[in-house]
Amino acid sequence: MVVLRTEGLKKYYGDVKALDDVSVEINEGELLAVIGPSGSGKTTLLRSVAGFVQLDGGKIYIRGRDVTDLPPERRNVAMFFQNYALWPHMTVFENVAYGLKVRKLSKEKIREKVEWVLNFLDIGHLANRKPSQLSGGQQQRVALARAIVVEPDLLLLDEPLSNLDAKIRMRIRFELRAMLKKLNIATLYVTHDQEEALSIADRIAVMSNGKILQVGEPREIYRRPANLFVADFVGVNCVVRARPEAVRKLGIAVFEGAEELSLVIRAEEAVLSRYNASIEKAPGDILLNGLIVGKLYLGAKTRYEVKLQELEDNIFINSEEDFQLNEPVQVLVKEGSYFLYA
Ligand SMILES: Nc1ncnc2c1ncn2[C@@H]1O[C@H](COP(=O)(O)OP(=O)(O)OP(=O)(O)O)[C@@H](O)[C@H]1O
Repeated sequence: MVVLRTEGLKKYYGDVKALDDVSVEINEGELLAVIGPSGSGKTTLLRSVAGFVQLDGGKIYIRGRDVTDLPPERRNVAMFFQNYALWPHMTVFENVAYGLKVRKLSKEKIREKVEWVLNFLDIGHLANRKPSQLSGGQQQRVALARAIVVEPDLLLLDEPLSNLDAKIRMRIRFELRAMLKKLNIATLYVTHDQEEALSIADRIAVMSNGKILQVGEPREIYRRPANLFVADFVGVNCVVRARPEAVRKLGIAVFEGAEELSLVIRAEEAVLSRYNASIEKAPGDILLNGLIVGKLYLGAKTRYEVKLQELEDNIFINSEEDFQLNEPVQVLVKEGSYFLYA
């Protein structure tokens, strides 16, 4: 069952096309992450679905119902913001109950629903605390409880983990995914963090300049990027300009007619070794020769800048091994870890 379908959404701010013909679908229980650089239109898409944006074109359907012209409160979607905006003077219970009170449910019904959702999210014991007495992760759960207690058709999350520190962010990523899966709720998840999207989403939509450039499962987005932008945006990469003759010499087939090509190398997967090391190169792999021209100590690894013999730009690769400046090296890039675009 398709929960959300947008058809050709358009939103212009003067010359800026914040949404340029955006069509996406989210199925029952599915988590779709929208990623893209700052200003690509992610928040505008989310706010449009919520009903806060006056569109210049397109349609929005929720469970088959055309909601394009309906106000936010009649769409049955719940939104969960960057800063959870819990009411500081209310207890956890009151924060979560608020949306049900507005809907004029009976006292008993409200108690029943709030207790269920708090227990479901393992925060029943915090019901009488104020937000200031909670950790960041607990506050996040309360905000999530508040969003889902009204049983929305669709959950909209805008950078929900952005104000947590890196360590707990990683742990909460897993928890959040587990909770959303348990709830089996269709979710639109906006983040600028591609690694977060890869780890949390069922499918990812990559946006740039108001357009969706590719939609696919995380593995597909990472392994079969549809174009140069997606290849470069996802993962840790080096983009190297190269003339077709140079690329042919590496053993890669090149389409006719191209003058200059861009080779995207997944730097996180490339392997650096000494120039005389014997390397097993499978068909489809590329082996580059280079010289270490820069070195940055990062603790467990060192980041090396390598000037390549075969290609025009330098590349940056991390390695656990110790190489010296001006040392000749080889770089092995496995098939599937590089992409070529005209
Ligand atoms: N109210 C507005 N008035 C004018 N321009 C706007 C408005 N809201 C958004 N824009 C523009 O629309 C484009 C898309 O903005 P949007 O906030 O959707 O991007 P984003 O991908 O969510 O970015 P970020 O990751 O920085 O939040 C940007 O160029 C932005 O400057």
